[in-house]
Amino acid sequence: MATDSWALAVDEQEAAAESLGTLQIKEKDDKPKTEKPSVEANGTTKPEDNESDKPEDEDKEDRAAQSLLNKLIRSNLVNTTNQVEVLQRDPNSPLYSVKSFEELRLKPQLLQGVYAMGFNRPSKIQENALPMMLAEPPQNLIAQSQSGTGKTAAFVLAMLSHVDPANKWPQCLCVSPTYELALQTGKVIEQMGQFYPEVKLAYAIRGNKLERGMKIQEQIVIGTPGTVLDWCVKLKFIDPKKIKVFVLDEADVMIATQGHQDQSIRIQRMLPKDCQMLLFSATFEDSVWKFAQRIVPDPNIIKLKREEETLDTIKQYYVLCNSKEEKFHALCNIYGAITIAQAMIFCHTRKTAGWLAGELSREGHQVALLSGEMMVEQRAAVIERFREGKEKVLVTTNVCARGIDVEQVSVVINFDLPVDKDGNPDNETYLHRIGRTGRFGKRGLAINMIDSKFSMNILNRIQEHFNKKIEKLDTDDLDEIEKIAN
Ligand SMILES: Nc1ncnc2c1ncn2[C@@H]1O[C@H](COP(=O)(O)OP(=O)(O)OP(=O)(O)O)[C@@H](O)[C@H]1O
Repeated sequence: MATDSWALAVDEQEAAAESLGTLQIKEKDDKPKTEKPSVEANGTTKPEDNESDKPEDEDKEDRAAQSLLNKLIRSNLVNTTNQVEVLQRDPNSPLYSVKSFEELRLKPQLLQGVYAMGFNRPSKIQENALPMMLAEPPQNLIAQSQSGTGKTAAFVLAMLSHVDPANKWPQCLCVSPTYELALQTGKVIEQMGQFYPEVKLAYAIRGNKLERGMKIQEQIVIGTPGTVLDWCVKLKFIDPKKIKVFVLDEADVMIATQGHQDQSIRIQRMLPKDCQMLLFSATFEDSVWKFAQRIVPDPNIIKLKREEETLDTIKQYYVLCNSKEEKFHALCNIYGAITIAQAMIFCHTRKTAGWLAGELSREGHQVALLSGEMMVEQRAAVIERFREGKEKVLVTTNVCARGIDVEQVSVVINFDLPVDKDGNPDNETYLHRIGRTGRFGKRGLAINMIDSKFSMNILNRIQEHFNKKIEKLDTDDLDEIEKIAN
């Protein structure tokens, strides 16, 4: 086996690397700082600069981009079989939960909006969150559940229910971490409020310039913390004392930026004491919890655990090679021996991913390439095409390891094993790439390519961590490969 120390080199590059994901989100608004590589219709990209051999783990850190990607590719509600945990501020008050939207006694225009969106009944988190948010007197809420479980729809419905359209001033304020995420939430407000045209929405986002001295008449304002703060303090477009509902969305993404955290707290401090405070987050680390408590006094708390992924139904193998060319050769042998409907192949760097996608195309495969230099919208389009089966192989770096459930993918190949920036096995990413939730409990096949002592060591540590044996596979023996497909 080769004993090259690519991992070390990769670590050094990573230490020096700027967060590519963050750069992308900014590029759209702040004018591109670099030329974009050309992306063809099928998402195949030719890497054109030496950025491409940097590891792409840092993209994983870009939670705003990941969150936006999730929203763009989501086709419907994520169902979970887990139970909602509810912690009431006043344990003596009865705990209401609803099984239908009718029970909520919504304004007819809003019920019409809900049904027009195709919602038949409340999602799990909505069953508990909606009665709390719509209660009189208003109750504060901290809610945590994974992306796609219906949080946005819930607080949008609460905001629309609480405004008085006769009053021509902002009454609900919603802050989102980025421009794009604010726009996405705005779209939901517009859709759900489509039969309630008296209620108007304003966007407090960069580039939305209003004349000094004017007052906003729209009842709902959605924006990013910096601009919302400016509109309240410097420009006085909004009178914060008249706000009845304050929503802080994507708290976990928000706190990734220190400035946002401070701005959010400053906004919150200006609101009246009886303003309803609502905070939503997909995850709930300690830091999110601390922040949430500063934003939401006397909260009710609702938590919904995410569905656990497991390796139980997955057959795992490893293949020994000496170089990336040998890994590619092994891959061709696997493709020659078994029928693979759709596969995802993970590489550590863009450069390897670009190279591999090119080689596979030359072999006649229909390949899509997904990597960090693409705009989030481009990534979403590539994933959509792959889901529709237009391409059979998706070569990717870590950027899409999370958030995409492509049920028909039966084979996952780790062309490079996932390692964190310290060169340790990234077990969590391994599980996300390969694991399946109970719902998609179909059998799957995972093949790990090993090309150095370093990667063999990583593999051993992954085996130990999950306490699951990863079998050796000889890809020069076609009979042996055929057996793994059965
Ligand atoms: N009660 C419902 N019935 C059917 N579909 C729903 C319901 N509530 C929400 N949805 C849909 O499910 C998807 C996810 O909902 P939503 O965006 O509100 O989730 P979320 O938890 O806020 O996720 P994220 O934070 O990523 O936006 C959306 O497409 C939304 O339109």
